[in-house]
Amino acid sequence: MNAPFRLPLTPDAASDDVVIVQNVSRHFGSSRTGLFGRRAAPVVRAVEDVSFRVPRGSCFAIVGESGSGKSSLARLVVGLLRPTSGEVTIGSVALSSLDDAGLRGMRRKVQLVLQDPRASLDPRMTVLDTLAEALTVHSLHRDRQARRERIDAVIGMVGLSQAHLTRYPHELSGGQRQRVAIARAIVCEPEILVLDEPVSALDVSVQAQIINLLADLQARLALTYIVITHDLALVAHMADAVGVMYLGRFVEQGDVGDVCGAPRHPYTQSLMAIAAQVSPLDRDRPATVLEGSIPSPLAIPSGCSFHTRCPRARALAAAGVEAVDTADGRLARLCVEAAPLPHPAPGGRSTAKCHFADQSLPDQSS
Ligand SMILES: Nc1ncnc2c1ncn2[C@@H]1O[C@H](COP(=O)(O)OP(=O)(O)OP(=O)(O)O)[C@@H](O)[C@H]1O
Repeated sequence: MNAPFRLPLTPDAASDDVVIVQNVSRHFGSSRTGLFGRRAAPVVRAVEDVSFRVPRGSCFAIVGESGSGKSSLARLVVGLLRPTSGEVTIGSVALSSLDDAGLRGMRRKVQLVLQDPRASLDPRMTVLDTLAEALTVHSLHRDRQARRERIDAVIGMVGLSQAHLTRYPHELSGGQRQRVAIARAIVCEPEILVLDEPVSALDVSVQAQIINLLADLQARLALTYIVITHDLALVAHMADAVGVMYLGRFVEQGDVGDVCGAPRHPYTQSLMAIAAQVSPLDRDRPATVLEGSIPSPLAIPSGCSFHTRCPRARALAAAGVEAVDTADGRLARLCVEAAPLPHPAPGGRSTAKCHFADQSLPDQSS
């Protein structure tokens, strides 16, 4: 019998980054030519040229609206999806170097927790069976007593009691089910948790409890987190760094204090304005600045993909800037030009892809 897979989770000597995502793209559908020379299917560019690094023990958040590609990126990080191009490295292991068995072994160290535990837990399995199955899949604690001891320890860590072990998912509250999903992830002693909308399916009153539990577990077990969310308030609360995703790309990324405190990209600024409006204390704020819905990834606008909804682009157009031919002819074209987003240096300032980030808008009063 083969020895269980061991992931050399030793980061390279130069850095303490345990997750490195380099220029990763993931396209769905096919650009192959089918019968009669027709394109077989349109290509969905779900993730496009995304790069980020997550230092050990920190929390990196990926934020964006529905359809921006967050879940696809989460699945790429845990190896459930293979990139169309680019590379994901966990510790010192490039996922492209692993076969399917290798990826399964790696997933012991990198666990995915999904948004809706009702969907992710098997309704026919008790909590005990669910946790025991996770250990069986990864060939851990084969001895019956050791297995039970591990399960008892973990169920306590997530704030449940032994009495919960004999229950089925439908006999638990939403918050308790999410605690079980978290227990199933940590029972295998992972080093990295990828949390895909970990609280968005829960009542507001329960959300804070789960967020506190996650913070407690992160400190206690020295875990590294990647949190996928559409909620900037959650980002500000949990994350050390953040990537803001729009139509498959990061439009801004950096330290969470920089990005949330002084967002530079108009999309991030719009998300922040919406987050502030959600607060009942801020009802008097001006109406939302983000209009319309996210375009289809089958028809991504050219240039800056956000320009069709961008309040800055609208303000510039209203001020007639589109018609202005500046000395170098650049101003009029900025919104429809794409430029690569540089990765922020460790501890560096936020980077944003908008050319107007630091530019004041033209004075419309004159
Ligand atoms: N297997 C697939 N085949 C084809 N298209 C897909 C597939 N998975 C995702 N997509 C498309 O990729 C785009 C990004 O989807 P994804 O689920 O990653 O976004 P998201 O930001 O997580 O959205 P949500 O919050 O609604 O889950 C969407 O347009 C989606 O329809």
